[in-house]
Amino acid sequence: FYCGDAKQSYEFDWVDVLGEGTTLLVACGWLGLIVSSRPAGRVTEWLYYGSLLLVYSYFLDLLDEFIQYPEDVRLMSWLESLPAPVGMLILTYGLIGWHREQRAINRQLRGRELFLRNHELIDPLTQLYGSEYLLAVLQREVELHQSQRQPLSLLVLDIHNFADFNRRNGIAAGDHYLSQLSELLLSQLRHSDVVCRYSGDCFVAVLPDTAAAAAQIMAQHLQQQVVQLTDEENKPDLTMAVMQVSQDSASAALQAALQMLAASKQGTEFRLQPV
Ligand SMILES: Nc1nc2c(ncn2[C@@H]2O[C@H](COP(=O)(O)OP(=O)(O)OP(=O)(O)O)[C@@H](O)[C@H]2O)c(=O)[nH]1
Repeated sequence: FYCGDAKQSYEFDWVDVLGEGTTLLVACGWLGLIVSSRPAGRVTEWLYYGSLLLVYSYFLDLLDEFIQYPEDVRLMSWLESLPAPVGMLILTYGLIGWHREQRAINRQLRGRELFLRNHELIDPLTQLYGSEYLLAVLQREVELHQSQRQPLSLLVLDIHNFADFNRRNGIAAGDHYLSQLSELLLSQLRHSDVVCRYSGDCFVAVLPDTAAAAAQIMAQHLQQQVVQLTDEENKPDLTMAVMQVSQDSASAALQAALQMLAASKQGTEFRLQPV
């Protein structure tokens, strides 16, 4: 602004303004995505400073569409052209770091996945994984959630007086209800969620990238679906509890969620109305 003079509007090249303005906006978008999605660390810093230099360079590029600089001010053309290649180099270095980071995470996930697949952990009635798998998956998610700073929630669901339901309607009806409920959970939750049958009439869903408020909405949605599940006169009541994980181990998180469920049953904590 100090070195140059404002151009007259007839001197504006609107095609250049559009092209350079779009480039600037996209570079700002990259910067925003990096800041909002990456955990703090060296790789993030390389990505951040690389993009920042690009934003700076594209901003100056756009500015000279509106301001005329004197031909003899070399500094302006350096300031305009140098940061872009330097930013690209820094960004590339950051991307290589990101690539290495992702490969290390993938290797770790593949190893765990193999371990999990090698164990026969599926419950034959509901076709859901059981408590052993739940703990292994939850531990993996807790570690990921800590390293990537993404929210992680648990949804716990328990059938009230299921023993009574079995007594009134028979074990076969109880089995049928359990498998219907499992199907409903599988169909209503997202692909990234993992639903497990924790014990006889207690189910736990691990909800990655989900904060407590979103998990609560999912629970309420499930609650509405569950109502239509059985034609039996005496439908079983369900209690659900949701919790955003802040613990650093799977067993501590699960224990806290089960305590919350117990409190929900007694009506002393957050409770979704039983169906
Ligand atoms: N039909 C059927 N019933 C099961 C199965 N697994 C567990 N149950 C029954 O689920 C009931 C669980 O009993 P509890 O843990 O006391 O639970 P509850 O009767 O729902 O009592 P609260 O949870 O305290 O309300 C028992 O009666 C078990 O027989 C199953 O695979 N099929």
